[in-house]
Amino acid sequence: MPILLGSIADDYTGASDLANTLTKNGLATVQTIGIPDPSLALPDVDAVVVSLKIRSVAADEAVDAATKAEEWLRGRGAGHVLYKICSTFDCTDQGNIGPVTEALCQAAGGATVLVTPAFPETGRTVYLGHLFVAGQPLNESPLKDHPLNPMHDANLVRVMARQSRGAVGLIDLATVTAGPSAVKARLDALRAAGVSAAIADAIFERDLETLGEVALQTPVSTGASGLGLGLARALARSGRASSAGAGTTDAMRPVGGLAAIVAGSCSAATLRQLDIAEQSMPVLRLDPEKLLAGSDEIAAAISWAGERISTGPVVVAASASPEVVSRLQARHGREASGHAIESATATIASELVARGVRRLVVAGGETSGAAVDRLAIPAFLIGPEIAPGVPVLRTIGNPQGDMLLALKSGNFGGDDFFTAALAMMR
Ligand SMILES: Nc1ncnc2c1ncn2[C@@H]1O[C@H](COP(=O)(O)OP(=O)(O)OP(=O)(O)O)[C@@H](O)[C@H]1O
Ligand SMILES: O=C(O)[C@@H](O)C(=O)CO
Repeated sequence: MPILLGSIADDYTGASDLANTLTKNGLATVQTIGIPDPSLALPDVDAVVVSLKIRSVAADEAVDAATKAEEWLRGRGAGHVLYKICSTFDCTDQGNIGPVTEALCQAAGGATVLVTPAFPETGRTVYLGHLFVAGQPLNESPLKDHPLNPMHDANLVRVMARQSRGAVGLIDLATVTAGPSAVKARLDALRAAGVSAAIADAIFERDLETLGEVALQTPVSTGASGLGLGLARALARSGRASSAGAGTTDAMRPVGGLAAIVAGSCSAATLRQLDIAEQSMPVLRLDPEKLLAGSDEIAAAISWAGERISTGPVVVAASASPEVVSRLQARHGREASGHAIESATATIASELVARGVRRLVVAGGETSGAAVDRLAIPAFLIGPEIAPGVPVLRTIGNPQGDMLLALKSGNFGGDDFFTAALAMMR
């Protein structure tokens, strides 16, 4: 069956967030890790989300991977491809939102690309091109302290222009409120003026429904789960979607086995969730300096977890406050420390799976990417939602056998997320 909607996600947690939104809004969806091997049996679905790990790599590498994924999705019938970015517009002045958006648009024959990270359900809104995170301008939100891509400008037209070759325009709220025809007319006018991408305002889900309907008439869009909601609802309204939420029942079958949580996210939400988890389960706080010094800290963590895990879930966390992260980065460099810690947490996750863990929660996009890659999991069915943006995932074709995972975006989930997740993963 040809797919209706294709998506390329720039990280794995973002991919599961989008897959959750598409499922909830009527599209049977599967999440793949990269372009799947032709031998992998995937269920018949309306939408495929190809997860890539390209948010923080060099722009040319990101463009190359995304272009190949676009080609694969078009080959499976996708009429529209959504480039799934973070709802907090995580990027640097070098990319990768601008370069990838322009490359995907070019591959699809042009047209001005509609871009919006709005995701009202998690407090991300865009007004006059400015992104607000839970009511705070992006540059005043906790994203100003992100370990890999600190965000210092809330004006997305400016942020996107700094990393794009073409001009970047705005579709303001007044136009969005006027409905799909007004948005389409504005997009056409921007195209005639040679503008390659347009940041669209959106405050409420109804704005995203308008934007989704218009985006569907174009080959490519760029956005977060909010735009996914708009696209999914437009497809469902058109009567073309097969069946709402297919896969969820299968995804809920219990897997048993041991349970663990591995955290590498340093977001304010994850730090709060770790403090709360400490009240009900053993939590090991890794020493980042020791992690960078060699493998002893990893071995000690595995042995600590091994002694406790048969009696209940354990948490292993590299996560630290912005001050601790800054000190480490000042000594070892931002990328080097990030990568070394991702590699360490991936090793810990895979060693825990080797010791019988079958229910695994990972906090942080880059951290999840490294762990899922290390486990060589090829794809996921989408299960029930734990918190907005975070579903239970069930592995497809996993060399370790069936597992349930939750890949938590750094800023998502309530304070009790970890216990809530494990309660739903049986
Ligand atoms: N103590 C620490 N000091 C410095 N860097 C750290 C530390 N702990 C984790 N890191 C690194 O910080 C980065 C966190 O990024 P990650 O994407 O995993 O989380 P996040 O940004 O909160 O999540 P998301 O991308 O889903 O919003 C990773 O590269 C991780 O290795
Ligand atoms: O859009 C979001 O905020 C998340 O899905 C994400 O991409 C965080 O990594």
